[in-house]
Amino acid sequence: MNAHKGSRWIDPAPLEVARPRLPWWTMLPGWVKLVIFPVVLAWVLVWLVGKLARLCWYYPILVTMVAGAVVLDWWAGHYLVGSVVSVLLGGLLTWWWRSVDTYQRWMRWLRTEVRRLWVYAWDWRTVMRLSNLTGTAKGREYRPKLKRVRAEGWRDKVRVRMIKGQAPEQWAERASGLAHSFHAKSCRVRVLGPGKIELDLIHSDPLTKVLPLPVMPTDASAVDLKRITIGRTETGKPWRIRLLGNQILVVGVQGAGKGSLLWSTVWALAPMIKTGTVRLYGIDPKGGMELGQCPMAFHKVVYGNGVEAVELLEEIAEQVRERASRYRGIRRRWTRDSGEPFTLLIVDELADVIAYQTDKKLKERAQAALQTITSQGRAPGVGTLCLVQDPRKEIVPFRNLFNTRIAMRLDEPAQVDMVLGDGVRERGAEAHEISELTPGVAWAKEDGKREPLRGRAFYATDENLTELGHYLTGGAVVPFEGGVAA
Ligand SMILES: Nc1ncnc2c1ncn2[C@@H]1O[C@H](COP(=O)(O)OP(=O)(O)OP(=O)(O)O)[C@@H](O)[C@H]1O
Repeated sequence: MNAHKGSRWIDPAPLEVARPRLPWWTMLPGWVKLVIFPVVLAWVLVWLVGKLARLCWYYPILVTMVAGAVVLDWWAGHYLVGSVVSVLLGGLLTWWWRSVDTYQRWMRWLRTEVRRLWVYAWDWRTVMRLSNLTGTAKGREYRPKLKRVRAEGWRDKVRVRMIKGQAPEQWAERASGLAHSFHAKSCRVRVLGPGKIELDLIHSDPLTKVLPLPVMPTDASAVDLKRITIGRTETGKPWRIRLLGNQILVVGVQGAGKGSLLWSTVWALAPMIKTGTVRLYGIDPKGGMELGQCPMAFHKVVYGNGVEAVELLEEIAEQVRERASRYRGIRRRWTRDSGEPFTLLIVDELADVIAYQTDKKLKERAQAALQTITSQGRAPGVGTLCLVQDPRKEIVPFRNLFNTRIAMRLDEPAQVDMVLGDGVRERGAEAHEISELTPGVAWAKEDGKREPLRGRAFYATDENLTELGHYLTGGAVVPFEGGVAA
């Protein structure tokens, strides 16, 4: 501006330096700082104690080991600590090498802590950000909190507190990405309560081994129709289904193992069948290929989908109506002391009876009868176990009348949704991913229960069915009225 004429110099541009921005509290007068200092110090101490308590809560074994090593180091020097650690590691390695099972059982807690630290806590922030599971509000980042982890060998159960405004469905959508990020084969999302979910990060399938049938029960009074054991769940517990007041639909492609589920049920009921407390009715449109293996278990069985099959369905539907009218005002539902047997209808290939039947009239009669049984059979003590390969609406138009639906191996995800209902597959019930090498494995969903269950039915061999036949005919309490070929 005031450059002299002819001068070689020009005015420099005004120096633009960003003014350093100091934290607001530095501007406070000295006496205020002095007053709040102890408060801040106390707060920092409480925070540190909180962090330490959290550390001890999630890693009690690791914290004890590190503390022990530090004390030992201070007391006896580095060499002794080094030797103790080496001996411990060597011992653990040998134990693992000699007996993986006992090692895994006993070292579960240590494994849990190590996995929580190295696999989950280590990468948690990055994975949450990259999976878009964090949120920002008023410039602050909100992140889901990693809570308790439990390593069970085949899966890690990881509890999470979601951020506000988040839904479990958002996690279910990202399940595959989470599985890859945490080096797992698959990931399922389970809701524990408001804002709390649990991720199941699966590493291997615990249901690969064939499960032989247990020793046949012989005490009829010990059989509980509300809890019939038909196999094992993936957590190692008995897989139980409810027959009393329930209608069950089992869907699976050819070779999915529907037969093993059927015979596991009959096996568990054997003592009640023998004493006549349970009466089985069967329809096997495949000419007796399935139910014909042990016909003596059935009070009545029809091999075909013709008029005899329809008449049998109508007979049971009539039984439902007759019992219902008799119970009216006397009893609310069937119990053991009601003086008549619990009726279980088993239909091996349901589609043949209610869909592929070429005679339109027969088809309609079969559908009507089955609808009566499934919709009204609950209270009068009439249950159904229907098996089918194709779950489409055209085949089973009244799927919703079955309270328990079991999806064995299926071809497509859409079929899983048809069987188990919307949203169940997203929660992990991927029946279309069941391996061909594990027949008998299934996902089951009961009405009223949010979480589906994965289990494997016992495998019934020919010898088992022969034994079942001998047992049932041995006392000859239940007369077999024969297979009626349609
Ligand atoms: N629970 C099981 N454990 C081990 N193997 C099984 C089990 N269930 C079935 N299998 C094997 O899988 C094969 C097919 O089983 P199964 O005949 O029961 O299937 P399915 O679903 O009834 O087929 P389809 O619809 O053709 O009758 C059997 O021959 C058997 O060897």
